[in-house]
Amino acid sequence: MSLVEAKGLEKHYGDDVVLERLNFSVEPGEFVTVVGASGCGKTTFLKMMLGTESITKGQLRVDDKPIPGEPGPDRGVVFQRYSVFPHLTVLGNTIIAEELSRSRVFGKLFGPGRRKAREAAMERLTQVGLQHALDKYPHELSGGMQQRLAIAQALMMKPRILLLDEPFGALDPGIRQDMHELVGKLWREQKLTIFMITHDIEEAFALGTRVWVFDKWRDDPQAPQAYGATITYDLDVDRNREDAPSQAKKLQEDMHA
Ligand SMILES: Nc1ncnc2c1ncn2[C@@H]1O[C@H](COP(=O)(O)OP(=O)(O)OP(=O)(O)O)[C@@H](O)[C@H]1O
Repeated sequence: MSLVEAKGLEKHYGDDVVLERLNFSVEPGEFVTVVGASGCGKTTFLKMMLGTESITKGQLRVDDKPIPGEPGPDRGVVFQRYSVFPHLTVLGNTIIAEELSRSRVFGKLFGPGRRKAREAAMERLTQVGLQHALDKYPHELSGGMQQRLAIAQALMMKPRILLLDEPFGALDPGIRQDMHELVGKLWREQKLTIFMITHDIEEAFALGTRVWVFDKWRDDPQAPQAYGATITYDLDVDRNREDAPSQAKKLQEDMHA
């Protein structure tokens, strides 16, 4: 059975059709990268996966059940700009991710619960390479370290699905390479299913086992809002890994044609 499935999925904002005719099945362990022009609906799609954006039409199912209309522990998310608490340390920020979701009433864990959360946080921070920065505050971290922290937070609840919205967009190329290695390692070790938006087609092919292009498949110049984007390319990179660079180049040319 597929892990995530969409049938005739659409998103409208009022009369503005942003996404239409989204049909796909994603199996556990796939790494889907999403590219497409600015404003074509990539983040909107990710938010529907997260449960913070409603579905206008069609179906979006996880494990053959409608996706819950709110974020849950099965889906972690990392955005381009890090979203951590500035007044908490690296360790505090990671523990609170667990506290907030496990202790909704008090927002705080006590005794053994807190000890367990601390151990889990240490494990996650070690996995993302932040074990030496536990007492630092976010403003003392580099951009790459901030994204490592955001990834550690997202992984605290052991999600099966990780949603990444241009997580490396603001980082220098050298740091991006380190982050690629980190995400690749976490994906393999934790057997995650990942959906990642990127503006960088080479990054999409380097990381993804499957590359999606979002684009409008029809357009009415008189009514530009009447039609939305859909998946116009669905490329399997896994079986053709050695072809990835040439596939990336070809797609880049097609998209700019
Ligand atoms: N809450 C909202 N209300 C109305 N329109 C919205 C809302 N959120 C997004 N939109 C519109 O939906 C369209 C798609 O936005 P979205 O952010 O999903 O695009 P994107 O492909 O992620 O863009 P980018 O690559 O620039 O981040 C845009 O036209 C945007 O203005």
